[in-house]
Amino acid sequence: TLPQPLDQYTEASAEAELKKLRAQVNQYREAYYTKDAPLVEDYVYDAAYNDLQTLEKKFPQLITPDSPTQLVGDETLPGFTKVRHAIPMLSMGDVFSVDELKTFDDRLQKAVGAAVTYNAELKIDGLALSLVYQQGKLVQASTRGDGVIGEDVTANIKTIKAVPQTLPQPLDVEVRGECYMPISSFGKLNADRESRGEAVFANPRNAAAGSLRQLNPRITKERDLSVWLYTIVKAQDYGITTQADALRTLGEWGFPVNPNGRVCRTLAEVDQYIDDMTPQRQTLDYGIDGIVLKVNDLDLQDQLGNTVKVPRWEIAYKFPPEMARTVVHKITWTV
Ligand SMILES: CC(C)(C)c1nc(N2CCN(c3ncccn3)CC2)c2cc(C(N)=O)c(N)nc2n1
Repeated sequence: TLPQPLDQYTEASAEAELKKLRAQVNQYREAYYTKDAPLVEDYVYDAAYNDLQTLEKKFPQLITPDSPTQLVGDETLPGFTKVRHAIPMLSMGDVFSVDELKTFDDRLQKAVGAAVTYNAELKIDGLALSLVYQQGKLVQASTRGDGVIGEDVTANIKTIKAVPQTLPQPLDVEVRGECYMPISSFGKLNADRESRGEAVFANPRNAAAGSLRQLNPRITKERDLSVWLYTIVKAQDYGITTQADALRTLGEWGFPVNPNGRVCRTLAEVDQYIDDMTPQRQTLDYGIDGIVLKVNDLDLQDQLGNTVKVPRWEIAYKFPPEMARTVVHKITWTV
């Protein structure tokens, strides 16, 4: 948030503030996109970016071409082959309270004219991945990128033991999931980097991104990455009718599937799921930053369709940022 109310800015003081904000946001972007080691948590970046946009909107004459608000889309790193996703990898709407989930559920119930059954899943704090198999062989792995264009990380993904190179049947199928680094491996990696005087990763998500988006697969191989799969693209073509079926089938095909999925027939059951899963953050060996609610019936998902970027049939509930843990990490590493 801006240091003073918007209407107190003069052109001069706005100019000075914009200069500071442009430099700050560009510095965050540089670290995020090139070194895969963001300097700050996403919500700090988002706040600075929003301040910049707010001030530029009030003083458009002060917008400069080097302002990060003038860039379009997410750059993908040079050096990686680009991959266009046949079906875009959508992003997710977020809510931050159970009340907002209630609103989402009410709206869906009205649209459907009946109660909606959900499949609730943990929201793994990793990076989204697409795996394409032809005749049961892994032929391409790519990152989500901006949802349409991602990076080809096939060579790197082939170094991950958890990813099946061959399926039990000669299927042509695309599956999607999340690549993550176990928290225990993240701790070891950072301790190792620190002992070699290298920069440490801020959190397991950045460590996974930095390890996967390595041009040298031998480096990826040394990092303990893993995956959880949660989507079969065009699942109905394989006789699958619900999200719960899709997760079961992914398991039968040999993919790691997170064991905490739960079908919830009512919002009360979703509430219970959130209560059951929230304490798990302290014990699970992988980062979770919320839960994902999906309409379980796949035909109903298709009927509800998607808005331009976000499906109408799913929503992510984000846990409040766990400042305590982050602070503990910082103290640990600094000491
Ligand atoms: C198939 C849909 C679209 C419903 C979907 N999309 C997901 N994501 C989209 C947004 N993503 C994203 N990533 C970066 C920038 C913007 N959006 C990251 C993945 C899901 C992520 C998880 C998870 N993390 O555990 C999950 N259990 N289910 C998901 N399901």
